[in-house]
Amino acid sequence: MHLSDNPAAGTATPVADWIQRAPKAVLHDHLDGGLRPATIIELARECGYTALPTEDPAALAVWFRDAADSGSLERYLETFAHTCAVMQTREALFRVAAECAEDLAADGVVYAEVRYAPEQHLEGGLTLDEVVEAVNEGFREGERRTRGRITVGTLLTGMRHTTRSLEIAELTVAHRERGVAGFDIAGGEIGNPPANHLPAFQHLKRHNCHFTIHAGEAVGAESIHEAVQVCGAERIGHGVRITDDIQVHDDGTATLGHLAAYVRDNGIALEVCPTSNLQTGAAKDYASHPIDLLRRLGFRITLNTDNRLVSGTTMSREFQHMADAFGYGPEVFEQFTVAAVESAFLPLPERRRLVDEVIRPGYAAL
Ligand SMILES: O=c1[nH]cnc2c1ncn2[C@@H]1O[C@H](CO)[C@@H](O)[C@H]1O
Ligand SMILES: [Zn+2]
Repeated sequence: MHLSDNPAAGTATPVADWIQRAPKAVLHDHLDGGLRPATIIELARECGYTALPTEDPAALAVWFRDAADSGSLERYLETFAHTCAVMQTREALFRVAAECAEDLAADGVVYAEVRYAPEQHLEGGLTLDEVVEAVNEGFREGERRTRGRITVGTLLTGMRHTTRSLEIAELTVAHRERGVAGFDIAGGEIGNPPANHLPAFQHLKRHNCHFTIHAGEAVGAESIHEAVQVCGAERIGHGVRITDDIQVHDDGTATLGHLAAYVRDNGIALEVCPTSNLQTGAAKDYASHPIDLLRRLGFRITLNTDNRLVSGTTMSREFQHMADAFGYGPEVFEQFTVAAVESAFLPLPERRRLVDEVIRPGYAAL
């Protein structure tokens, strides 16, 4: 399926005014999957990167979405070679982070956790610490430019096919008071189970640090089981294949297996990213996306972008796709947004303040 052939997808999506205005929180957004196309082109010129498929910003945006629209997570991830290639200096990382905060704020996002893999930004000679500092300074600049309309924390991602996750977990602990909210594991799921990174998770637990794990995207329930029960993930990136452990009956009722029941009953948040799931083959189309079944069964659902450039999306567009597919109105999006803030890797008083002073009044005013 090509999303770009579908007028309801990608950059052409018309977004309702109330959706645009609604306050939003995003927990799953990759820094290196959300660059402005024009910025990639400018940065490529500055650093002498000549492998971009086009130098026209609009065409580049379409290229990313189409190239990622393959039905395979591995092919989806190949497109990140172009974005990471131009994110190798302090200035580039600062700029991309500042623009990320501006773009999210312009979309009505009031709280964001943005993730990236520091180990993928060392080719220009930066150290891991310098990468984290440059990104954090960029986000502080973006918050200033948007006059505090958005608060951004970062998640440091370990790549599941490499062996640096313990180092990245240590980096997370070292920078936790300075802009880093937690840790994540990402990359190709098949053949790279989360338990390969147990030393990283043990380090984080020893230091009472938050983490989430991408699981149940390309691999089924066993990956989610390992992420939750063996590794101790507090949230799950995607997690949509939890449906493997749910039996839906003809009369619409459902029976949950022990894993699905555990995830639901413990309020483990699923960071659901519908458009990305369509591209990687984790779901067939919006109308049959498991988000609605999971919501009705009482799972803690959050709605996310995954990669705004690569998936040709924004938070508003994800809201719109769900409104179109399932008829969701403001009350459902308020529920998703409150769930996201309540699952944020933030101190409880800050979560409460965001819910009571920003999210609830924002929805009440729609
Ligand atoms: O949905 C996803 N599943 C797994 N890995 C992902 C996804 N989106 C992005 N990345 C990977 O995470 C890295 C750090 O941001 C990206 O470079 C990409 O390889
Ligand atoms: Zn992701």
